[in-house]
Amino acid sequence: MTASTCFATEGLTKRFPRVTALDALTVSAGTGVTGLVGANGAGKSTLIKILLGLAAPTAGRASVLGMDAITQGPQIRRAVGYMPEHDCLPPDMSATEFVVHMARMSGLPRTAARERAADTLRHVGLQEERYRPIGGYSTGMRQRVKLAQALVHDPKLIFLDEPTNGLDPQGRDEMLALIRRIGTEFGISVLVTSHLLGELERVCDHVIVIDGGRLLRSSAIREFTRTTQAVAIEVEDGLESLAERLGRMGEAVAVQGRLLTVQVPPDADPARTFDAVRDAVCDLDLHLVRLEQRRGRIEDVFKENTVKDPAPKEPAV
Ligand SMILES: Nc1ncnc2c1ncn2[C@@H]1O[C@H](COP(=O)(O)OP(=O)(O)OP(=O)(O)O)[C@@H](O)[C@H]1O
Repeated sequence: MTASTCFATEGLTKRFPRVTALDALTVSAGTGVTGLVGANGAGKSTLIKILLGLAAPTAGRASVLGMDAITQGPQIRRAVGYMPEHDCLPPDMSATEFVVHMARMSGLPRTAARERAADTLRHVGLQEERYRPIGGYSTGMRQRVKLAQALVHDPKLIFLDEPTNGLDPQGRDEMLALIRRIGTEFGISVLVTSHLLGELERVCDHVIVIDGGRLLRSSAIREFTRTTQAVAIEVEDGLESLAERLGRMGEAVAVQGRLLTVQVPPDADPARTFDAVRDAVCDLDLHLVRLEQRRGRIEDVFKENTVKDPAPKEPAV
């Protein structure tokens, strides 16, 4: 582990009676904004709870900012902010009262707590409504209050569990922009989870993908897009014969409706793939409608994995 490591796990396992939520997970993340991506039930919230010292692992180790998650939970929670996934706000309190209370709970004196709460609520974009009871807030406003209470004690690192949940597209964009600002302008490292894969590539420096409690991939965002480059092709007729020809030439092809995609191998020059496609289209005398380079998206990691999975078994009758 280096000085810039925000958290690290080694063989981290969490078994519940009926399910293994984390399965020998070994992963680490540095400073900046890290995305933790996985479908519902992948183990994201369980990982966060273990990192905060709120749940004990069945096996393995975890550390946060150099502190041991099993024995130093209280110290970790002092240095780390946590925005939980589910609604946990008192409906009868105003945002100001609640965030001041959370600041006081973290040890700030009364005046400092008031000032910090006012600053934090302004940063997350809550204006006059902060004096009204939370019970009347929209989902977007409630998410902002949850974010403010995670930030109010001036943490070095924050864990945001599904912060865009329940938001409309505009609310989601605003929340993502806010997360990016927290990571850049405020200099606070962020671990943010989402099951909506596409949205994280806009704000993260690094992405960790887990599935069924296991690590699928962990890499810098530029690595994700670089290694999943593809060339998309549309022809008037003859898509199948083009796919077959390119396949025989050793290209990794996939047909999606009227579109044919050819994966550019990692570290290869896309120009070589373009040439191969051009030659095949000429040889087959096809009419080319579209030929374009596509940068891969995080979703592709899941698609790749799905392809490798065996077909589901027929249920027993
Ligand atoms: N306290 C618990 N008791 C039993 N099973 C649990 C408990 N907490 C989580 N699980 C199970 O562990 C698995 C991982 O859950 P977890 O909440 O970590 O997933 P997640 O990736 O955060 O998904 P979601 O966003 O849907 O919560 C799921 O199958 C879940 O049902």
